[in-house]
Amino acid sequence: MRVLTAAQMREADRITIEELGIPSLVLMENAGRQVVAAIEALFPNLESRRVAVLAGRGNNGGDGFVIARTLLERVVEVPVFVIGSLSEVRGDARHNLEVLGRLGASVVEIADEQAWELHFSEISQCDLVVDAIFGTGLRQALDGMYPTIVGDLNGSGLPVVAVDVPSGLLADTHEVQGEAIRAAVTVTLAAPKICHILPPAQRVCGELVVADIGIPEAIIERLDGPYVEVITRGVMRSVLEPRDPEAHKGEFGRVLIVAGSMGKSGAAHLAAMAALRSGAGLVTVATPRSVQPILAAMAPEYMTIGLPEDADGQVTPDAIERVLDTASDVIAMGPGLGTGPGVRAFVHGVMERVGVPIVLDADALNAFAGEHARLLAGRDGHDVIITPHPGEMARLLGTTTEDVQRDRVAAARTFAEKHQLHVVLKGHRTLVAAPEGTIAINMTGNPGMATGGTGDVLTGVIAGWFGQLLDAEGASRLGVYLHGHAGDLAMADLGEAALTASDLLTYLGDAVLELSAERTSKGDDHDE
Ligand SMILES: NC(=O)C1=CN([C@@H]2O[C@H](COP(=O)(O)OP(=O)(O)OC[C@H]3O[C@@H](n4cnc5c(N)ncnc54)[C@H](O)[C@@H]3O)[C@@H](O)[C@H]2O)[C@@H](O)CC1
Ligand SMILES: [K+]
Repeated sequence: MRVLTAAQMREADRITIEELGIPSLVLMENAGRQVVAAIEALFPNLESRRVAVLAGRGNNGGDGFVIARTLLERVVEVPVFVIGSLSEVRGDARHNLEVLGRLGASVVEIADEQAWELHFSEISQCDLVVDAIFGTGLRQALDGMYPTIVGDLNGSGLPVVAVDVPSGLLADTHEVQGEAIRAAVTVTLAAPKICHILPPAQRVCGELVVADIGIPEAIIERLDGPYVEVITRGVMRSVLEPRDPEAHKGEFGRVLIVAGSMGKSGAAHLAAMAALRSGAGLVTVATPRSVQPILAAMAPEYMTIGLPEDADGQVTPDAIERVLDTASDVIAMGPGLGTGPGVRAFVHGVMERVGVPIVLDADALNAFAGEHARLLAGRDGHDVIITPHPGEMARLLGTTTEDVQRDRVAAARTFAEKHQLHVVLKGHRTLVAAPEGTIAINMTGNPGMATGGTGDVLTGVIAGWFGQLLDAEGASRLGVYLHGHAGDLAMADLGEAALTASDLLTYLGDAVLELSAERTSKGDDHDE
């Protein structure tokens, strides 16, 4: 499901209106009626309720006037307030304001703070408030009387249904600058925007409903510019289905895991088992010689290779040849490798000559921190996927974790485009950035997964699918989706605190079965 910017939304509106010929009034009518449909679904026995509609002076307000008219048809008391001066209402909004007038509806103008204070008590007697003050047209943080209005509404305890965007949020950013409506429900039009998907803004949107107002999906899919999309179950099902049964699954399933060091054998084990549980045909773990017998004892399913090591039990550059000579379709390198100087030289050496697609994680990424980052580049035919957590991303970018977290989309997209590789930026709502700048946002997973080893599992899951699909973007998105989904299934049984990385291995199968199952009941809201 595409996530649009305000500009892309306006462009989709424009194409629909000017090229396709659906009048903007029809879009506004659809918008208003879809919001009412959502209200009726979420707030029963509407007929006995009083619903206050607060309308701004732009088209968001226009939606509000349509909503008021539609609610009036359901014999609901609907006091309408224009927030701003009536004279400034223009165009489609003006048209719908005049229609309301002809129906005899009372519209009260609230042009300043005094008027607000005067009418707020009447509004607070209502059961529900429709926020149609600002939508995607908001250009900067609220000022003037608006912060007071938003603050009073947020403090009133009244449920608010936000039209398109909770007023005060800027559609294109996940940040909350100044006061913003805390909505019980946000009914956004045609497609979600960044503010609905990424925290902290996402947290004030309440339940998100994406309303179809008549803008064809094809128009949205065709908008230019690197796009952002939500990883949905529907899209993941298509990735999972064998496009051509003979062409993959098993033929390319040889995964080489280069991981582990003295005291960190578990990371290698978790990555290897995750690859096996993701359908990899053959998994080999290449690990320092003194760690090899320990790993060999941990599981019969994968093979092991002992690598030249230093006194600390970490790989050295002498191990490069051994890794490059081992047949594999995909390599996953990094979990538990350690951070000694020999490790960095080893990682650089492998990267310079590797001939197969590679997933880099953890210590393999730390080897490229700062000035070494320029060595990290994808080459045609040898896709590179990196799976940094915010701290590792910061080291690769030569910046701070706070900077990365302040604008995760920019951090992931910048590095992916500059180094022509795939970035899986982990964290709440993990992002998957492709070299051409597209961003996919994952909605599965939970805080219980912030526990040791879950990153090693993700590396193995991505490598396991990568070896079968040989499509870096598909494997990254599917891996992140299934990893989080397994975590959600595990949490449902075990709770957040008890959840361990090994539990993810146990639930990966269920996650795949659930994904490939035909859904009978309505799925989660990111279903399609
Ligand atoms: N264009 C279309 O065909 C459709 C638009 N729709 C609605 O139109 C909305 C966008 O409408 P508009 O672009 O008119 O803008 P809004 O209605 O979101 O904002 C109203 C006006 O507030 C002013 N404004 C911006 N920032 C401000 C600030 N910080 N303080 C005070 N005033 C500020 C701007 O002049 C803006 O025009 C969407 O969110 C959606 O609700 C829907 O009806 C669907 C169809
Ligand atoms: K709004």
